[in-house]
Amino acid sequence: MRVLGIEGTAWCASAALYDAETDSVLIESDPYEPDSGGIHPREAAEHMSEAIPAVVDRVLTAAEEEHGPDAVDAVAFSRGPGLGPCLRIVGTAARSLAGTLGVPLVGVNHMVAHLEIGRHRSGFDNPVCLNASGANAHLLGYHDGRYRVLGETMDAGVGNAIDKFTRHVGWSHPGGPKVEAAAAEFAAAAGDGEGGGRIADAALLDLPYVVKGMDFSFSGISSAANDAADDGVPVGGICFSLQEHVFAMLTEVSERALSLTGADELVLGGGVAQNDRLREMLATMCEARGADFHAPEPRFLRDNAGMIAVLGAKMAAAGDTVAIPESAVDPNFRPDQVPVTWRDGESVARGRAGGASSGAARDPDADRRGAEATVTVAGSGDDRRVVKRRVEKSYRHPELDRTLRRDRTVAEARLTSEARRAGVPTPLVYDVDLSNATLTLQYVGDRDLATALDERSTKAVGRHLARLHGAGIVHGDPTTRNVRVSPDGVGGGAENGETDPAPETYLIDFGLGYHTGHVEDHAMDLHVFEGSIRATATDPDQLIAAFESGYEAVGEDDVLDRLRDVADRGRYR
Ligand SMILES: C[C@@H](O)[C@H](NC(=O)OP(=O)(O)OC[C@H]1O[C@@H](n2cnc3c(N)ncnc32)[C@H](O)[C@@H]1O)C(=O)O
Ligand SMILES: Nc1ncnc2c1ncn2[C@@H]1O[C@H](COP(=O)(O)OP(=O)(O)OP(=O)(O)O)[C@@H](O)[C@H]1O
Ligand SMILES: [Fe+2]
Repeated sequence: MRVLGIEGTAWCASAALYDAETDSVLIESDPYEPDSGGIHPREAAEHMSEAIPAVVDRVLTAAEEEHGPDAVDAVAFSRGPGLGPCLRIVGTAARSLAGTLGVPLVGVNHMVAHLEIGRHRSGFDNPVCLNASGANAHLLGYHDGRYRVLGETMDAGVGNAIDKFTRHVGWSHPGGPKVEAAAAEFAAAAGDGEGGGRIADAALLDLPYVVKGMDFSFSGISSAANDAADDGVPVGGICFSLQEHVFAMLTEVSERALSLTGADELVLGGGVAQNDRLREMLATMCEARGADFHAPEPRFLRDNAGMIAVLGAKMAAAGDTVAIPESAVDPNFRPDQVPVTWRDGESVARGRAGGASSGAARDPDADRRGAEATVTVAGSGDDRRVVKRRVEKSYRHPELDRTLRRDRTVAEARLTSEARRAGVPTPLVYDVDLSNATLTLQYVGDRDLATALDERSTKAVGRHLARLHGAGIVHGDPTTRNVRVSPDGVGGGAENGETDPAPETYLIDFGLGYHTGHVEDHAMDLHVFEGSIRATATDPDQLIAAFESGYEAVGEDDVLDRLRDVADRGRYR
């Protein structure tokens, strides 16, 4: 099968021919380069209307020269997300070409294409995917017929966050490659100057580092970088620190996603993935965990029609084509809206895909390794305790590493105890060793909630979070792995008139917690918990309903109202 793909969601007018038999991809692209500022939607659309017919013509001519008049078996196009005016031009071109050639039309989700090209090129079975592109940043994992959003930016896409800074200092679009060059030059000048400096020797500015579970935010760091430039801090140093922080955030959430899903493969996609430092950090992180990492070659990372044609061919082979009247574009097309038709019948991750099944048969006292820490169990009976050490992460700058490990150890010790005083079941804190970023905690529960999801436990978590929020604390990372349960217990849950013995349910791992009375922060906690259920449970709705009813019984209604806003906020623009 040969598929002609068309891409034009924002800046890159591109056409490609994918030949499934030889696995070869011909790509012809024509980028839009704004004279000043960022991408102007109207100018971008004007560019598309001129450039799309030209690139399509080049690819079609080459295809027909080689394969004759029946060279193309299907036409695939980017249906969204992207800029509406650009998408409409691409849609019209694709429909008319499919009509002229008399071949089926395939509507491709651009973000899923960024992911699938990595899976295709790596040959990985069931990877977690980090999409690091201009307008987006998210982690996707396949579960049960859909790509689930495991984590995502709460505001700007990663490329846009970087470009915002370069616009501020007057550099032309796109800013990402210029920041990369300036950061590399800054690092090379550090140290003893012989043979170039090392990352560790280059001075790091203190910039906001915001991760919440597997979600993250860039708005604070963009503004802080702009302020630093206004204050006269040399731009090279800002570029270096901007990269070190932003990419460490992406690497950390990727590691958390690997840990939560039990996957051992990571693929990277999107324009920002062309950055060597980002790829280096992800490769280092994966190597340390024994996971495989793959980033496709640059022509498949930045926006391109090759990835559209490759996914288009898989969809067409699965019969997943679209009738012309139903082929409208969708500027807010989310990756989790796409029914994944082309992976039917594949072996799904041999029991690894769902956190719900991973580790069920694990020796409860074996050493564990979370995303951040190693946990060793010591003692026996009521005296059982865990020693939790936040280990060095060699992918990040040593100064950032030290700060994060220390601050989180302090926060965890403090908030675990404060939560307990507020009536939330948590482990007792026996010892804090800041110089080794190590805590000694009471051993609680029999297993992680992730391995034993049930409604009574999620309801108890709802009550616990409501009580925690009532005390002005957010957990920051309330996933099903950070809840411990004793399924046969009789305490903890029998509250509010309920007489049923309910599982004992404890919250652990408060390292990302902090004090706040803001409804938004409280709602974010609920969003993170629900996300971790959706990422791993086959049938999440009942579990989530029970969780919300638990929260409602104890907490404030406005937090649940805000949760709807948080969940509905379309971030794919
Ligand atoms: C919806 C779609 O239109 C959008 N496309 C998009 O954002 O183009 P993409 O090619 O994936 O990414 C462009 C971004 O990638 C950044 N970029 C390119 N090279 C870079 C580098 N070496 N280092 C850092 N960023 C880089 C650019 O600064 C720009 O922000 C998307 O995928 O979000
Ligand atoms: N107090 C405790 N009692 C019993 N088990 C615990 C306790 N603390 C941690 N564990 C076990 O160790 C695992 C990892 O601990 P924790 O979540 O605190 O570390 P982490 O590295 O921050 O993990 P992640 O970032 O993946 O959430 C937990 O999922 C749990 O199984
Ligand atoms: Fe893209």
